[in-house]
Amino acid sequence: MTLELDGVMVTFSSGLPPRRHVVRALNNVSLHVGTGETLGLLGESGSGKTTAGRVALGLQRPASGAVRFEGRPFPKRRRQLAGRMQAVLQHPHWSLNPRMRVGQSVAEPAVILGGRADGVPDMLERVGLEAALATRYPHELSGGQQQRVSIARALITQPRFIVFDEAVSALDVSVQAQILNLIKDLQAEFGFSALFISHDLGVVRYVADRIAVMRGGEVVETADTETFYTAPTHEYSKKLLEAL
Ligand SMILES: Nc1ncnc2c1ncn2[C@@H]1O[C@H](COP(=O)(O)OP(=O)(O)OP(=O)(O)O)[C@@H](O)[C@H]1O
Repeated sequence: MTLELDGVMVTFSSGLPPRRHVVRALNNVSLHVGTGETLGLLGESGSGKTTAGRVALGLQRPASGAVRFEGRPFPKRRRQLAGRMQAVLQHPHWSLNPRMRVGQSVAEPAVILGGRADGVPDMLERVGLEAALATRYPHELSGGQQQRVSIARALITQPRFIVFDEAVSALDVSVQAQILNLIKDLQAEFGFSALFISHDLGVVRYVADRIAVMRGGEVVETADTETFYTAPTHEYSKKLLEAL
């Protein structure tokens, strides 16, 4: 088992006095991601998907509940996990420094960990880019190419777990399909486990082995992908699928 959330609660206080109120972003959320598996996390905007992803990465501490990575609670210093977990976000410019050449951006996570940059040309080719692009800047690349660079940057430390948070949502449909295929190929090659967050039912169906559906901070249904799309049990899941 790569990652487990067990009865996780997260609350935020929001707004200014006197309208200050507590938002329960996650309410008793339990999820698991098996080794080499992709769990698709579905739900509408505000349902708590990103918060669940941040908890899974150790970036958000739950108010209560347990989180285990490879069977153990997070170490006190999250740095000890550095490189073993990575994230690919919706907009490549959230992770790529516009003033850094592509090669440097890909190398950076490995270099920070005391590693070397010599794997960069190979990694660029594995994500379907010419190694010569290493000397370019992000703005010289298309959106799809930029997202390939973000994926190379995530993979350079050979993580065991990757959170993809709306990683193809900003791309054209034809480019989406290419990036989804790339993610599947890379997963077969590198064997990482993945949490694939998306509001898009079609996209999740394509990459996920299992599905979890969130609504209002709770997981309302988990099922194998095939079962979910052919015979969902929860009323809310049925409504989502009808809308599709
Ligand atoms: N840092 C924060 N401070 C206050 N409220 C927050 C914070 N982060 C999230 N929330 C609230 O928690 C709830 C869940 O948000 P979250 O971003 O996890 O949902 P989501 O499903 O990822 O939605 P989206 O797809 O729009 O990002 C929302 O009501 C949101 O407003």
